[in-house]
Amino acid sequence: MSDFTEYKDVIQEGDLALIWVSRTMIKPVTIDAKAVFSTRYGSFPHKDMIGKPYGSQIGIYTRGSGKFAFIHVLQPTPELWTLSLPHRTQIVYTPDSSYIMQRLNCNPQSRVIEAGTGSGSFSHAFARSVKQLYTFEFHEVRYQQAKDEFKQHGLLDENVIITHRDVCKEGFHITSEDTTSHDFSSQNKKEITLDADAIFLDLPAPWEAIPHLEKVIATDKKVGLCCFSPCIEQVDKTIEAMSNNGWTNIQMVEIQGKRYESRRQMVRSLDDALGRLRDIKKRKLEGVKRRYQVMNEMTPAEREDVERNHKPLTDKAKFNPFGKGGRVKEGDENFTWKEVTKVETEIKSHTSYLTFASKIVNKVKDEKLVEETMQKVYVKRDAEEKAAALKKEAYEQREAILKKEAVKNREEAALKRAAASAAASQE
Ligand SMILES: C[S@@+](CC[C@H](N)C(=O)[O-])C[C@H]1O[C@@H](n2cnc3c(N)ncnc32)[C@H](O)[C@@H]1O
Repeated sequence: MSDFTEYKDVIQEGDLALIWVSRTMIKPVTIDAKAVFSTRYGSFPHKDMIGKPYGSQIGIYTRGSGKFAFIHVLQPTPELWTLSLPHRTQIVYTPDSSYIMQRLNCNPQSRVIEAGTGSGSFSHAFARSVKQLYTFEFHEVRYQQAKDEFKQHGLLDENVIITHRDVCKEGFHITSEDTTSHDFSSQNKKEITLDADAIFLDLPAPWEAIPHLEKVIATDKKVGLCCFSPCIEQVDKTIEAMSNNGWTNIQMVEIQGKRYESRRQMVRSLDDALGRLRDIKKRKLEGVKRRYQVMNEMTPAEREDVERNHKPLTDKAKFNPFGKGGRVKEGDENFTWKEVTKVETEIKSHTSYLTFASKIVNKVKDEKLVEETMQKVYVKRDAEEKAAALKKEAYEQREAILKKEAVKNREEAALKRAAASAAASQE
Protein backbone atom coordinates (compact mmCIF):
# COMPACT_ATOMS: atom_id res chain seq x y z
CA MET A 1 0.00 0.00 0.00
CA SER A 2 1.26 3.50 -0.75
CA ASP A 3 1.26 6.47 1.63
CA PHE A 4 -1.13 8.06 -0.86
CA THR A 5 -3.71 5.29 -1.09
CA GLU A 6 -3.72 3.80 2.41
CA TYR A 7 -5.94 5.69 4.82
CA LYS A 8 -4.78 5.66 8.40
CA ASP A 9 -6.42 6.88 11.58
CA VAL A 10 -3.36 7.40 13.71
CA ILE A 11 0.06 8.98 13.11
CA GLN A 12 2.78 6.33 13.36
CA GLU A 13 6.55 6.11 13.29
CA GLY A 14 7.82 5.96 9.67
CA ASP A 15 4.69 7.54 8.12
CA LEU A 16 5.01 10.20 5.45
CA ALA A 17 2.98 13.09 6.88
CA LEU A 18 2.32 16.55 5.51
CA ILE A 19 2.64 19.28 8.12
CA TRP A 20 0.40 22.25 7.51
CA VAL A 21 2.08 25.34 8.96
CA SER A 22 0.13 27.85 6.89
CA ARG A 23 -1.71 27.95 3.56
CA THR A 24 1.56 28.68 1.78
CA MET A 25 3.73 26.37 3.87
CA ILE A 26 3.04 22.64 3.89
CA LYS A 27 6.06 20.45 4.63
CA PRO A 28 6.47 16.73 3.98
CA VAL A 29 8.13 14.86 6.88
CA THR A 30 8.83 11.24 7.72
CA ILE A 31 7.70 10.68 11.29
CA ASP A 32 10.66 9.77 13.48
CA ALA A 33 10.29 9.70 17.29
CA LYS A 34 13.77 11.17 17.68
CA ALA A 35 13.26 14.07 15.25
CA VAL A 36 11.94 17.58 15.77
CA PHE A 37 10.04 19.69 13.23
CA SER A 38 11.33 23.23 13.49
CA THR A 39 9.58 26.35 12.26
CA ARG A 40 10.17 30.02 12.94
CA TYR A 41 7.19 29.83 15.31
CA GLY A 42 8.77 27.06 17.42
CA SER A 43 9.89 23.43 17.51
CA PHE A 44 7.52 20.45 17.43
CA PRO A 45 8.94 17.06 18.51
CA HIS A 46 7.61 14.22 16.35
CA LYS A 47 7.00 12.13 19.49
CA ASP A 48 4.18 14.56 20.38
CA MET A 49 2.51 13.69 17.05
CA ILE A 50 2.85 9.88 17.26
CA GLY A 51 -0.38 8.20 18.43
CA LYS A 52 -2.55 11.22 17.66
CA PRO A 53 -5.28 11.02 14.98
CA TYR A 54 -4.42 12.40 11.54
CA GLY A 55 -5.68 15.96 11.19
CA SER A 56 -4.72 16.76 14.81
CA GLN A 57 -3.58 20.18 15.80
CA ILE A 58 -0.29 20.05 17.69
CA GLY A 59 0.34 23.12 19.85
CA ILE A 60 3.35 24.34 21.78
CA TYR A 61 3.88 27.21 24.17
CA THR A 62 6.95 29.22 23.30
CA ARG A 63 8.55 30.62 26.44
CA GLY A 64 10.49 33.29 24.56
CA SER A 65 7.49 35.04 23.01
CA GLY A 66 4.95 33.78 25.54
CA LYS A 67 2.67 32.70 22.67
CA PHE A 68 1.07 29.48 21.47
CA ALA A 69 2.14 28.10 18.11
CA PHE A 70 0.44 25.24 16.31
CA ILE A 71 0.61 23.00 13.25
CA HIS A 72 -1.71 20.37 11.75
CA VAL A 73 -0.47 16.91 10.81
CA LEU A 74 -2.20 15.63 7.65
CA GLN A 75 -2.22 12.48 5.57
CA PRO A 76 -0.70 12.84 2.11
CA THR A 77 -3.02 13.31 -0.87
CA PRO A 78 -1.96 14.16 -4.45
CA GLU A 79 -3.49 17.64 -4.00
CA LEU A 80 -1.50 18.39 -0.82
CA TRP A 81 1.62 16.82 -2.37
CA THR A 82 1.33 19.23 -5.31
CA LEU A 83 1.38 22.11 -2.82
CA SER A 84 4.29 20.77 -0.79
CA LEU A 85 6.59 18.83 -3.15
CA PRO A 86 10.19 19.82 -3.79
CA HIS A 87 10.14 21.66 -7.14
CA ARG A 88 12.63 20.35 -9.69
CA THR A 89 10.67 21.80 -12.62
CA GLN A 90 7.51 23.76 -13.31
CA ILE A 91 4.61 21.60 -12.24
CA VAL A 92 0.98 20.95 -13.13
CA TYR A 93 -1.40 22.16 -10.40
CA THR A 94 -4.68 20.59 -9.34
CA PRO A 95 -7.06 22.92 -11.28
CA ASP A 96 -5.36 21.75 -14.50
CA SER A 97 -4.71 18.11 -13.60
CA SER A 98 -8.28 17.47 -12.44
CA TYR A 99 -9.71 18.98 -15.64
CA ILE A 100 -7.28 17.03 -17.85
CA MET A 101 -8.06 13.71 -16.15
CA GLN A 102 -11.78 14.31 -16.57
CA ARG A 103 -11.37 15.23 -20.27
CA LEU A 104 -9.17 12.15 -20.88
CA ASN A 105 -11.88 10.06 -19.22
CA CYS A 106 -9.38 8.63 -16.69
CA ASN A 107 -10.86 5.84 -14.60
CA PRO A 108 -9.66 2.79 -12.65
CA GLN A 109 -9.23 0.87 -15.95
CA SER A 110 -7.12 3.55 -17.69
CA ARG A 111 -3.59 2.94 -18.89
CA VAL A 112 -1.83 6.29 -19.06
CA ILE A 113 1.38 7.57 -20.67
CA GLU A 114 2.94 10.72 -19.18
CA ALA A 115 6.02 12.60 -20.47
CA GLY A 116 7.97 14.23 -18.91
CA THR A 117 7.72 13.24 -15.30
CA GLY A 118 9.36 16.48 -14.08
CA SER A 119 8.68 16.91 -10.34
CA GLY A 120 6.08 14.14 -10.30
CA SER A 121 3.18 16.40 -9.37
CA PHE A 122 0.77 15.08 -12.00
CA SER A 123 2.18 11.53 -11.65
CA HIS A 124 0.80 11.36 -8.10
CA ALA A 125 -2.66 12.46 -9.25
CA PHE A 126 -2.68 9.93 -12.10
CA ALA A 127 -1.38 7.16 -9.82
CA ARG A 128 -4.33 7.55 -7.46
CA SER A 129 -7.00 7.24 -10.17
CA VAL A 130 -5.80 4.97 -12.96
CA LYS A 131 -4.87 1.34 -13.44
CA GLN A 132 -1.34 1.89 -14.78
CA LEU A 133 0.89 4.91 -15.31
CA TYR A 134 3.91 4.82 -17.63
CA THR A 135 5.90 7.99 -17.05
CA PHE A 136 9.02 9.06 -18.99
CA GLU A 137 11.79 11.52 -18.10
CA PHE A 138 14.94 12.20 -20.12
CA HIS A 139 16.87 14.23 -17.52
CA GLU A 140 18.93 11.61 -15.69
CA VAL A 141 19.09 13.30 -12.28
CA ARG A 142 15.38 14.12 -12.38
CA TYR A 143 14.60 10.54 -13.44
CA GLN A 144 16.52 9.20 -10.45
CA GLN A 145 14.97 11.68 -8.00
CA ALA A 146 11.45 10.93 -9.21
CA LYS A 147 12.13 7.20 -9.11
CA ASP A 148 13.40 7.40 -5.50
CA GLU A 149 10.41 9.52 -4.50
CA PHE A 150 7.89 7.15 -6.15
CA LYS A 151 9.63 4.22 -4.44
CA GLN A 152 9.46 5.99 -1.06
CA HIS A 153 5.76 6.72 -1.58
CA GLY A 154 5.00 3.12 -2.54
CA LEU A 155 3.88 4.04 -6.07
CA LEU A 156 6.36 1.74 -7.85
CA ASP A 157 4.95 -1.23 -5.94
CA GLU A 158 1.47 -0.31 -7.08
CA ASN A 159 0.84 1.08 -10.56
CA VAL A 160 3.68 3.37 -11.69
CA ILE A 161 6.57 2.55 -14.05
CA ILE A 162 9.11 5.31 -14.66
CA THR A 163 11.54 5.09 -17.58
CA HIS A 164 14.60 7.16 -18.44
CA ARG A 165 13.98 8.13 -22.07
CA ASP A 166 13.96 10.91 -24.62
CA VAL A 167 10.47 10.23 -25.95
CA CYS A 168 10.89 12.64 -28.87
CA LYS A 169 13.80 10.63 -30.27
CA GLU A 170 13.08 7.10 -29.05
CA GLY A 171 9.34 6.84 -28.53
CA PHE A 172 7.50 5.11 -25.69
CA HIS A 173 8.07 1.33 -25.90
CA ILE A 174 9.72 -0.20 -22.79
CA THR A 175 12.09 -3.16 -23.08
CA SER A 176 14.43 -5.02 -20.73
CA GLU A 177 17.31 -3.04 -22.28
CA ASP A 178 15.95 0.25 -20.91
CA THR A 179 16.73 2.15 -17.73
CA THR A 180 13.37 1.68 -16.06
CA SER A 181 11.82 0.99 -12.68
CA HIS A 182 10.05 -2.07 -14.13
CA ASP A 183 11.53 -5.36 -12.93
CA PHE A 184 11.90 -7.57 -16.03
CA SER A 185 13.87 -10.22 -14.11
CA SER A 186 10.68 -11.59 -12.52
CA GLN A 187 9.05 -12.32 -15.90
CA ASN A 188 9.84 -14.04 -19.20
CA LYS A 189 8.71 -11.05 -21.23
CA LYS A 190 11.33 -8.71 -22.65
CA GLU A 191 8.90 -5.91 -23.52
CA ILE A 192 5.85 -4.27 -21.97
CA THR A 193 2.62 -3.90 -23.95
CA LEU A 194 1.51 -0.40 -23.04
CA ASP A 195 -1.92 -0.31 -24.76
CA ALA A 196 -2.41 3.24 -23.46
CA ASP A 197 -5.81 4.90 -23.68
CA ALA A 198 -4.83 8.29 -22.25
CA ILE A 199 -1.67 10.32 -22.96
CA PHE A 200 -0.43 13.50 -21.34
CA LEU A 201 2.56 15.33 -22.85
CA ASP A 202 4.15 18.15 -20.83
CA LEU A 203 7.21 18.62 -23.07
CA PRO A 204 8.78 21.57 -24.87
CA ALA A 205 8.22 19.88 -28.27
CA PRO A 206 5.24 17.48 -28.03
CA TRP A 207 4.90 17.47 -31.85
CA GLU A 208 8.13 15.43 -32.01
CA ALA A 209 6.71 12.78 -29.65
CA ILE A 210 3.23 12.49 -31.22
CA PRO A 211 4.32 10.32 -34.25
CA HIS A 212 5.72 7.71 -31.82
CA LEU A 213 2.36 7.21 -30.06
CA GLU A 214 0.83 5.07 -32.84
CA LYS A 215 2.82 1.99 -31.71
CA VAL A 216 1.84 2.12 -28.03
CA ILE A 217 -1.80 3.16 -27.92
CA ALA A 218 -4.83 0.88 -27.58
CA THR A 219 -6.33 -0.08 -30.93
CA ASP A 220 -9.74 -1.23 -29.82
CA LYS A 221 -11.04 1.91 -28.09
CA LYS A 222 -11.04 5.66 -28.17
CA VAL A 223 -7.69 7.09 -27.01
CA GLY A 224 -7.40 10.60 -25.55
CA LEU A 225 -4.36 12.88 -25.88
CA CYS A 226 -3.59 16.15 -24.08
CA CYS A 227 -0.56 18.40 -24.70
CA PHE A 228 0.32 21.08 -22.15
CA SER A 229 2.14 24.04 -23.70
CA PRO A 230 2.66 27.62 -22.50
CA CYS A 231 3.00 29.25 -25.97
CA ILE A 232 0.46 29.52 -28.76
CA GLU A 233 3.23 28.78 -31.32
CA GLN A 234 3.70 25.40 -29.62
CA VAL A 235 -0.05 24.80 -29.82
CA ASP A 236 0.09 25.54 -33.55
CA LYS A 237 2.79 22.94 -34.18
CA THR A 238 1.07 20.43 -31.89
CA ILE A 239 -2.23 20.74 -33.75
CA GLU A 240 -0.42 20.22 -37.07
CA ALA A 241 1.29 17.08 -35.75
CA MET A 242 -1.98 15.79 -34.31
CA SER A 243 -3.90 16.11 -37.54
CA ASN A 244 -0.98 14.74 -39.63
CA ASN A 245 -0.95 11.66 -37.41
CA GLY A 246 -4.66 10.90 -37.57
CA TRP A 247 -5.81 12.51 -34.32
CA THR A 248 -9.27 14.05 -34.50
CA ASN A 249 -11.66 16.16 -32.35
CA ILE A 250 -8.81 18.61 -31.76
CA GLN A 251 -9.69 21.33 -29.27
CA MET A 252 -7.60 23.86 -27.33
CA VAL A 253 -8.61 25.00 -23.83
CA GLU A 254 -7.10 27.37 -21.29
CA ILE A 255 -7.90 27.06 -17.59
CA GLN A 256 -8.36 30.39 -15.84
CA GLY A 257 -8.76 29.29 -12.23
CA LYS A 258 -10.38 31.79 -9.88
CA ARG A 259 -11.64 31.28 -6.37
CA TYR A 260 -14.32 33.59 -5.06
CA GLU A 261 -14.64 34.30 -1.37
CA SER A 262 -17.62 35.78 0.40
CA ARG A 263 -16.55 38.51 2.84
CA ARG A 264 -18.01 41.40 4.80
CA GLN A 265 -16.75 44.92 4.20
CA MET A 266 -17.23 47.74 6.70
CA VAL A 267 -19.60 50.44 5.44
CA ARG A 268 -18.06 53.87 5.96
CA SER A 269 -19.95 57.15 5.81
CA LEU A 270 -18.82 60.65 4.93
CA ASP A 271 -18.86 61.48 8.66
CA ASP A 272 -16.41 58.62 9.25
CA ALA A 273 -14.08 60.09 6.61
CA LEU A 274 -14.26 63.57 8.15
CA GLY A 275 -13.73 62.07 11.61
CA ARG A 276 -10.68 60.27 10.27
CA LEU A 277 -9.17 63.51 8.92
CA ARG A 278 -9.82 65.27 12.25
CA ASP A 279 -8.30 62.34 14.08
CA ILE A 280 -5.12 62.45 11.98
CA LYS A 281 -4.74 66.16 12.69
CA LYS A 282 -5.37 65.69 16.43
CA ARG A 283 -2.92 62.80 16.67
CA LYS A 284 -0.28 64.78 14.85
CA LEU A 285 -0.58 67.68 17.30
CA GLU A 286 -0.71 65.36 20.32
CA GLY A 287 2.26 63.45 19.04
CA VAL A 288 4.38 66.53 18.60
CA LYS A 289 3.40 67.80 22.06
CA ARG A 290 4.03 64.47 23.71
CA ARG A 291 7.32 64.08 21.92
CA TYR A 292 8.56 67.38 23.31
CA GLN A 293 7.29 66.51 26.78
CA VAL A 294 8.90 63.08 26.82
CA MET A 295 12.16 64.34 25.35
CA ASN A 296 12.33 67.08 28.01
CA GLU A 297 11.87 64.52 30.78
CA MET A 298 14.68 62.31 29.44
CA THR A 299 18.34 62.29 30.36
CA PRO A 300 20.65 63.23 27.46
CA ALA A 301 21.75 59.58 27.12
CA GLU A 302 18.13 58.33 26.89
CA ARG A 303 17.31 61.01 24.34
CA GLU A 304 20.25 59.97 22.19
CA ASP A 305 19.21 56.34 22.46
CA VAL A 306 15.62 57.14 21.38
CA GLU A 307 16.78 59.20 18.44
CA ARG A 308 19.16 56.48 17.35
CA ASN A 309 16.60 53.65 17.61
CA HIS A 310 13.43 55.59 16.62
CA LYS A 311 11.49 54.17 19.57
CA PRO A 312 7.76 55.03 19.56
CA LEU A 313 6.97 57.82 21.94
CA THR A 314 3.19 57.61 22.14
CA ASP A 315 0.93 54.97 23.73
CA LYS A 316 -0.88 52.48 21.53
CA ALA A 317 -3.98 54.26 20.28
CA LYS A 318 -7.53 53.08 20.79
CA PHE A 319 -9.48 51.73 17.82
CA ASN A 320 -10.16 54.00 14.87
CA PRO A 321 -12.10 52.46 11.96
CA PHE A 322 -9.69 53.89 9.40
CA GLY A 323 -6.44 54.46 11.18
CA LYS A 324 -3.95 52.90 13.55
CA GLY A 325 -4.91 51.13 16.73
CA GLY A 326 -6.69 47.89 17.66
CA ARG A 327 -8.16 45.80 14.83
CA VAL A 328 -11.86 45.22 14.35
CA LYS A 329 -13.06 41.67 13.87
CA GLU A 330 -14.94 41.15 10.60
CA GLY A 331 -18.69 41.31 11.35
CA ASP A 332 -18.32 43.24 14.67
CA GLU A 333 -21.89 44.26 15.55
CA ASN A 334 -20.82 47.77 16.52
CA PHE A 335 -20.21 48.59 12.87
CA THR A 336 -22.18 48.35 9.63
CA TRP A 337 -21.10 45.71 7.12
CA LYS A 338 -22.02 44.74 3.57
CA GLU A 339 -21.54 41.38 1.92
CA VAL A 340 -18.94 41.49 -0.86
CA THR A 341 -17.20 38.97 -3.09
CA LYS A 342 -13.44 38.91 -3.20
CA VAL A 343 -11.41 37.13 -5.83
CA GLU A 344 -8.35 35.35 -4.59
CA THR A 345 -5.62 37.07 -6.57
CA GLU A 346 -3.15 34.24 -6.70
CA ILE A 347 -4.43 30.77 -7.38
CA LYS A 348 -1.93 28.07 -8.12
CA SER A 349 -2.61 26.96 -11.66
CA HIS A 350 -0.02 27.07 -14.42
CA THR A 351 -1.48 29.08 -17.28
CA SER A 352 -0.76 26.78 -20.19
CA TYR A 353 -2.81 25.89 -23.21
CA LEU A 354 -4.30 22.41 -23.14
CA THR A 355 -4.67 20.85 -26.58
CA PHE A 356 -6.91 17.79 -26.62
CA ALA A 357 -7.45 15.23 -29.36
CA SER A 358 -8.71 11.69 -29.71
CA LYS A 359 -8.11 8.71 -31.94
CA ILE A 360 -9.72 5.36 -32.71
CA VAL A 361 -7.11 3.22 -34.44
CA ASN A 362 -9.31 0.28 -35.38
CA LYS A 363 -11.82 1.98 -37.65
CA VAL A 364 -12.80 -1.16 -39.63
CA LYS A 365 -16.59 -1.50 -39.81
CA ASP A 366 -17.86 -4.79 -38.43
CA GLU A 367 -20.41 -5.42 -41.22
CA LYS A 368 -21.89 -8.52 -39.54
CA LEU A 369 -22.45 -6.68 -36.27
CA VAL A 370 -24.03 -3.74 -38.11
CA GLU A 371 -26.33 -6.13 -40.09
CA GLU A 372 -27.40 -7.97 -36.94
CA THR A 373 -28.02 -4.73 -35.06
CA MET A 374 -30.02 -3.24 -37.94
CA GLN A 375 -32.04 -6.46 -38.31
CA LYS A 376 -33.01 -6.22 -34.65
CA VAL A 377 -33.93 -2.57 -35.17
CA TYR A 378 -36.14 -3.40 -38.21
CA VAL A 379 -37.89 -6.32 -36.45
CA LYS A 380 -38.59 -4.13 -33.44
CA ARG A 381 -39.86 -1.29 -35.64
CA ASP A 382 -42.18 -3.64 -37.64
CA ALA A 383 -43.60 -5.09 -34.44
CA GLU A 384 -44.20 -1.60 -33.06
CA GLU A 385 -45.90 -0.48 -36.29
CA LYS A 386 -48.14 -3.58 -36.30
CA ALA A 387 -49.14 -3.07 -32.69
CA ALA A 388 -49.94 0.59 -33.40
CA ALA A 389 -52.13 -0.35 -36.42
CA LEU A 390 -54.08 -2.92 -34.38
CA LYS A 391 -54.59 -0.40 -31.62
CA LYS A 392 -55.88 2.15 -34.14
CA GLU A 393 -58.30 -0.40 -35.70
CA ALA A 394 -59.71 -1.38 -32.31
CA TYR A 395 -60.18 2.27 -31.42
CA GLU A 396 -62.01 3.02 -34.69
CA GLN A 397 -64.31 -0.01 -34.25
CA ARG A 398 -65.19 1.09 -30.73
CA GLU A 399 -65.84 4.65 -31.94
CA ALA A 400 -68.22 3.34 -34.67
CA ILE A 401 -70.16 1.22 -32.13
CA LEU A 402 -70.49 4.17 -29.76
CA LYS A 403 -71.70 6.39 -32.64
CA LYS A 404 -74.38 3.81 -33.66
CA GLU A 405 -75.56 3.47 -30.08
CA ALA A 406 -75.84 7.23 -29.74
CA VAL A 407 -77.99 7.50 -32.94
CA LYS A 408 -80.22 4.65 -31.74
CA ASN A 409 -80.64 6.27 -28.31
CA ARG A 410 -81.53 9.60 -29.88
CA GLU A 411 -84.18 7.95 -32.18
CA GLU A 412 -85.77 6.04 -29.29
CA ALA A 413 -85.96 9.18 -27.21
CA ALA A 414 -87.67 11.06 -30.10
CA LEU A 415 -90.27 8.26 -30.50
CA LYS A 416 -90.95 8.31 -26.77
CA ARG A 417 -91.42 12.09 -26.81
CA ALA A 418 -93.85 11.84 -29.85
CA ALA A 419 -95.94 9.09 -28.17
CA ALA A 420 -96.14 11.12 -24.95
CA SER A 421 -97.35 14.27 -26.76
CA ALA A 422 -100.01 12.26 -28.77
CA ALA A 423 -101.36 10.79 -25.52
CA ALA A 424 -101.51 14.24 -23.94
CA SER A 425 -103.55 15.75 -26.89
CA GLN A 426 -106.18 12.90 -26.70
CA GLU A 427 -106.85 13.66 -23.03
C1 LIG B 1 7.50 20.90 -17.01
S1 LIG B 1 8.27 19.43 -16.59
C2 LIG B 1 6.94 18.34 -16.27
C3 LIG B 1 6.27 18.59 -14.93
C4 LIG B 1 5.28 17.54 -14.56
N1 LIG B 1 4.15 17.52 -15.47
C5 LIG B 1 4.79 17.78 -13.14
O1 LIG B 1 3.56 18.00 -12.95
O2 LIG B 1 5.58 17.73 -12.21
C6 LIG B 1 8.85 18.85 -18.13
C7 LIG B 1 9.78 17.66 -17.99
O3 LIG B 1 9.89 17.04 -19.25
C8 LIG B 1 11.20 16.57 -19.38
N2 LIG B 1 11.45 16.40 -20.81
C9 LIG B 1 11.62 17.37 -21.74
N3 LIG B 1 11.79 16.82 -22.96
C10 LIG B 1 11.71 15.49 -22.80
C11 LIG B 1 11.78 14.38 -23.69
N4 LIG B 1 12.00 14.56 -24.98
N5 LIG B 1 11.63 13.13 -23.20
C12 LIG B 1 11.38 12.95 -21.87
N6 LIG B 1 11.31 13.95 -20.98
C13 LIG B 1 11.46 15.20 -21.43
C14 LIG B 1 12.05 17.63 -18.72
O4 LIG B 1 13.29 17.11 -18.30
C15 LIG B 1 11.16 18.05 -17.55
O5 LIG B 1 11.51 17.37 -16.40
